[in-house]
Amino acid sequence: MAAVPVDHADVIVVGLGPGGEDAAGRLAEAGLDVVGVDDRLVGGECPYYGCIPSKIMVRSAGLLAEGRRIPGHAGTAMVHPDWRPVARTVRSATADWDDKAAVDRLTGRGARFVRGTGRLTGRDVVSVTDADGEETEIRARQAIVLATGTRPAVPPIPGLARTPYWTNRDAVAAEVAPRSLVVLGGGAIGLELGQAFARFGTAVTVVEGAPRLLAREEPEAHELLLRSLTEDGLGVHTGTQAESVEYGDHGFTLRCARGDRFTAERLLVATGRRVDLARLGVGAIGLDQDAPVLPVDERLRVMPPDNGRPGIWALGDITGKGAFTHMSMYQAGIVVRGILGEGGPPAAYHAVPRVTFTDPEVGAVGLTEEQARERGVPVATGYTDLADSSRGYVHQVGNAGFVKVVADTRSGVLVGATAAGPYGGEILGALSVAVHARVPLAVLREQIWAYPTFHRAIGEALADLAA
Ligand SMILES: Cc1cc2nc3c(=O)[nH]c(=O)nc-3n(C[C@H](O)[C@H](O)[C@H](O)COP(=O)(O)OP(=O)(O)OC[C@H]3O[C@@H](n4cnc5c(N)ncnc54)[C@H](O)[C@@H]3O)c2cc1C
Ligand SMILES: NC(=O)c1ccc[n+]([C@@H]2O[C@H](COP(=O)([O-])OP(=O)(O)OC[C@H]3O[C@@H](n4cnc5c(N)ncnc54)[C@H](O)[C@@H]3O)[C@@H](O)[C@H]2O)c1
Repeated sequence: MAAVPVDHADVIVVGLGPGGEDAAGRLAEAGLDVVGVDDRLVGGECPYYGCIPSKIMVRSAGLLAEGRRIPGHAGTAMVHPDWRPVARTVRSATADWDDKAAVDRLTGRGARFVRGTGRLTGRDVVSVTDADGEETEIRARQAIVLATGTRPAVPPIPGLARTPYWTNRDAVAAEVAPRSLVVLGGGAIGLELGQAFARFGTAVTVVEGAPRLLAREEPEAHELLLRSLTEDGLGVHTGTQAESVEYGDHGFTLRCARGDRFTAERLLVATGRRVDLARLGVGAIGLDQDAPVLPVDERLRVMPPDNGRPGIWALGDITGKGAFTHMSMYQAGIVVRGILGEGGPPAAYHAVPRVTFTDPEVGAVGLTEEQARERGVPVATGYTDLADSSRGYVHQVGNAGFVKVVADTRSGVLVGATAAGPYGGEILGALSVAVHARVPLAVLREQIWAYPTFHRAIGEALADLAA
């Protein structure tokens, strides 16, 4: 048997999603010999199957929705949806799911790239298997960074595995909008993609097992989205458990508890994500390969450097601190500083922002009211409807939304906030600063909020807090 070729590097980065690619590039620019390993596309889920294609779809769908809002406000408009330009833009943005430009970007920063599946086989060794089954062993002198992200989690619903169901990876590559679509899961993926397809004429039904849409966000966000999505023509069923799936000549049939039955041409499974630690071989370093996330310390270390043995770091979705591109990039910065021995502050997660790009957008930061109460925070909340603001009044159609702030009355700062509505994700910026920098409520209340903006509603929510 031929010996397995052995390579060496200062740093091995396994998984080149947004954070892994950034970490590899920055470490290479700092002069280290870095090998980046990815079995699919350099750039990861976000540019090819996630953020970028989905937001292209959301933007196009938003144009249609605005066009449909013209009657009664600005004249007449005939809106004829056409999916072809959407598919074209997605294909162009992903370069037809080709990562040549990304590989060039990475190697241009000085890193080496190996395409293949990386698996830890020891404390300082990554074994890489390429598409032909050829194996190479890479030994790390200084560090290993694990950044292998997540893949769609598919629930064990009887019949489902045998069907040609879609995940986000199929949905963003759609060449035509299906006639009908059942979306399993009312989280960010299901709602963004479901609403986008509905605006292109697809009959969309959302089936969510939990009692609320966006179950981890404020209940007011669920109420708002339920109204808005229903107005858009989506059927929304919360608290509904799927019991079986069938597929045949007439498409998919989803049978649920209580006798509900939904049929559609396509079925999108958007029920969360899972890590694959067994495939990454974490058992070889004594870790639980069935764990839901890879445990890290506040400097993103899985194992610190020890007695000349390299340290192992992790970043991104795999760490379970928030499955967002901005989280992966934030953590990459801490990992790079750690490997370069530059110190700096440890990771802090008290002000994690997230935006669901539905219409209305739901932007949130920090804790919800319920999460704050569960942690024993003495809570006060302030709330205001955007429709009641001057900007809401002039905006008229499509003005639904709210700002909700969650304050810690003991320390006198905001610990969480939600900005939902038109540009909810942009309004969130000011609230993110307030929660991140723990700006005293007394200072926030002195702030002048420009008139008539949507973000001026933050002042109203703060006033309600005091009431
Ligand atoms: C439809 C959708 C929309 C989204 N929209 C947004 C959004 O608007 N904003 C936002 O912030 N986030 C969004 N996200 C989430 C975002 O895409 C992820 O949080 C982000 O991509 C995670 O980055 P990561 O660095 O953890 O790794 P990933 O992007 O998951 O990349 C991991 C890489 O590792 C590779 N890999 C895995 N295992 C191995 C292995 N053993 N060996 C070698 N390579 C391996 C994979 O092929 C992949 O290229 C969205 C996700 C989806 C699915
Ligand atoms: N705009 C953004 O930032 C954005 C957009 C899309 C995705 N993401 C990231 O990707 C992650 C994954 O998105 P997602 O929407 O798949 O996951 P999610 O966890 O946000 O939502 C999944 C939903 O599916 C439901 N569910 C699970 N099993 C079910 C079942 N058997 N039947 C019915 N419902 C079921 C859950 O209750 C949950 O509400 C998100 O949590 C987020 O971190 C971010």
